[in-house]
Amino acid sequence: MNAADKIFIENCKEILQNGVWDNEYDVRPRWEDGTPAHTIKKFGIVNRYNLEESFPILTLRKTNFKAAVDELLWIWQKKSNNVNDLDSHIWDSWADGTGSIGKAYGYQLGIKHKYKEGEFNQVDRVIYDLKNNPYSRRILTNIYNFEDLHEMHLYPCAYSMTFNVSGNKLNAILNQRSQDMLAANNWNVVQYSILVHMMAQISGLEAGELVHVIADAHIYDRHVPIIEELIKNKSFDAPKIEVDKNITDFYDFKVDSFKLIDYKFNPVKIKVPIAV
Ligand SMILES: Nc1nc(=O)c2c([nH]1)NC[C@@H]1CN(c3ccc(C(=O)N[C@@H](CCC(=O)O)C(=O)O)cc3)CN21
Ligand SMILES: O=c1ccn([C@H]2C[C@H](O)[C@@H](COP(=O)(O)O)O2)c(=O)[nH]1
Repeated sequence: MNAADKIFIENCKEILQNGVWDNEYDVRPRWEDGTPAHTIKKFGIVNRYNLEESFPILTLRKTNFKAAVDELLWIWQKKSNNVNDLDSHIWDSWADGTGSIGKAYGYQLGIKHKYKEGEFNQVDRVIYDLKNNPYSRRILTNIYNFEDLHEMHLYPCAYSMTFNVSGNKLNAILNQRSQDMLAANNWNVVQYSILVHMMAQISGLEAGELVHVIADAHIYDRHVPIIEELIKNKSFDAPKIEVDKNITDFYDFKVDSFKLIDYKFNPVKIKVPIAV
């Protein structure tokens, strides 16, 4: 079985078998009909994806690769916080009348900070260090900015990336405080794997390992029956990822710069309700 499916199935089984329900608590998220969206969770999951071996996209069901990459570029490249700059509608429920999601995600990555070498936003500082100072142990981003939390329509979930170079390999840790396993686990893994491939290519490095640290890994009550069926599905071999090798500037990558070769998946049509 391919590595991504295996990890996903193991995580879900662990949550369903040994997890803890929050039914006794007055939780924040709601279903569309106003019912509280309760979860069963496991605290503290660490998954390792070897990007040299395979591209970690689920085959148990299709992950919308293009929409996931589009959202990643929206945050990391456009540094936008406006849903009008996004091709999909996944953020519409958190946007105000102007399309803004508040001072979250892309907005935080775009803020400039002072350094000895001048002013950089968080993304450009990572790029600068990978090129000029690759053995630094200080190459990281963090968008969990307490000062601005009250102006974010949703607090950042995947909030920090630590980049680290070993030999000619670029490894990374994605820190995530909260994970909706069905809607966004593989979505987030695919996005940050692509980010490692992007950063590696523009720095003359090879993509190594993505370590995904999840604090609260949960399955929403209405997702439990969907997950129970999903993890019984057949798994296919992982596809290959092809990145346009001509790109040397981080800001030149487009959604179409990445191609999945031989992406096979179960053609199940699942309607995933999203808790808001
Ligand atoms: N409860 C919740 N779960 C999330 O995953 C989530 C939030 N809220 N709030 C902010 C963002 C928005 N994200 C989302 C929202 C919707 C989908 C979604 O509709 N997924 C569909 C496929 C979408 C597509 O094909 O384009 C799915 O089947 O998983 C995914 C991620 C991730 N985040
Ligand atoms: O990239 C993302 C963004 C959001 N999520 C999920 C995780 C939670 O289910 C909700 C956020 O609710 P909180 O109460 O603020 O934790 O969104 C995700 O998995 N990945």
